[in-house]
Amino acid sequence: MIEAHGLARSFRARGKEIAAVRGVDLDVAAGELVGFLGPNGAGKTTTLRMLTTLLRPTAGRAVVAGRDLAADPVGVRRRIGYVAQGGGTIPESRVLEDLVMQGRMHGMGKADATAQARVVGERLDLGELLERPVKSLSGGQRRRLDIALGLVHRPDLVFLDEPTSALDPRSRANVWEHIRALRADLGTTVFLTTHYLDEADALCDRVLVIDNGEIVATGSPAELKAKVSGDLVSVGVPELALSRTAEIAGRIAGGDAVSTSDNTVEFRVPRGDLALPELLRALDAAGISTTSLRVHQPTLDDVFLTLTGRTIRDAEEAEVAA
Ligand SMILES: Nc1ncnc2c1ncn2[C@@H]1O[C@H](COP(=O)(O)OP(=O)(O)OP(=O)(O)O)[C@@H](O)[C@H]1O
Repeated sequence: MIEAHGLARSFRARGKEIAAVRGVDLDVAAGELVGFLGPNGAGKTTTLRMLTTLLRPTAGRAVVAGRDLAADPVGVRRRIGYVAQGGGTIPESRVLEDLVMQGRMHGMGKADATAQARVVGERLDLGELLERPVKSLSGGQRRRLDIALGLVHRPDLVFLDEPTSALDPRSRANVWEHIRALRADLGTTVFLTTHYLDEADALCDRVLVIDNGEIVATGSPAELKAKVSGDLVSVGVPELALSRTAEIAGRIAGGDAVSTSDNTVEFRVPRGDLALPELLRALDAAGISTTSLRVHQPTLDDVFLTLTGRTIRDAEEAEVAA
């Protein structure tokens, strides 16, 4: 459904060349739900805008929904849905009106556009809201309308740019349900961007991790997490005992990557459940009492950390500071 090779885009801003996307290869099969995960500024939106014909690549080529991006951009546009960040609805119009207009813009006849607007409205739980002005919708309802707008013309492939950004947890879970149903019921291929680790984890069959304009890892969430070996143990101790605890952690069988911060020592072990008794015995023998103890299995953030040396949050803070 998507096949891209060496897709790249740079911008000139304030006399400087910014390489936003540096040679991305993509291969998305029909019916897949794929997430493009990376911190703010990683190049997700720029890639999406290239794949949806809104931005010309500086280099590379792609076939999207069976059409060549460069040779037949109109063909691509006809076959895809694109739900941009922030959405494209007109606040003054009504929900149904907006959906019908979207269908008409894709060349659908009035009767077909109206019927299809009702179908996608129902599908996205907007059935009761079809006559409501768009501006009266809640954040979650608005995002569902955005997604519905991307579906009116029955695309086989839909691009969602940060579909749940700025939503509360309940609305996010609800939008996830709808995205899952899209794929399960209609077989729609979904390619979404996110900087939420839990979203990529919970929703996507496959995740492409992007950093600094390059794909640094690809796989199912489970495959990616399996690349980070071992569990992470965090043990809270009084400040005076930090260095002694770090020393003990380094002596635990298989203990590795010991770090200390804010009254906490963290380290990796092959199996957290097996390491804990040994750790507690050693701390007890040294007369150190723990204030907290936690074992966690690798998350996608650990994957990002292993691959890039920083967490997604750190990467985003660095982007804001730049
Ligand atoms: N029109 C533009 N002119 C100059 N620089 C741009 C332009 N669009 C994007 N960039 C830069 O390219 C890089 C990638 O931006 P992009 O929006 O693709 O990232 P992103 O991963 O989608 O981030 P976000 O999650 O914040 O949307 C950033 O450094 C951004 O500042």
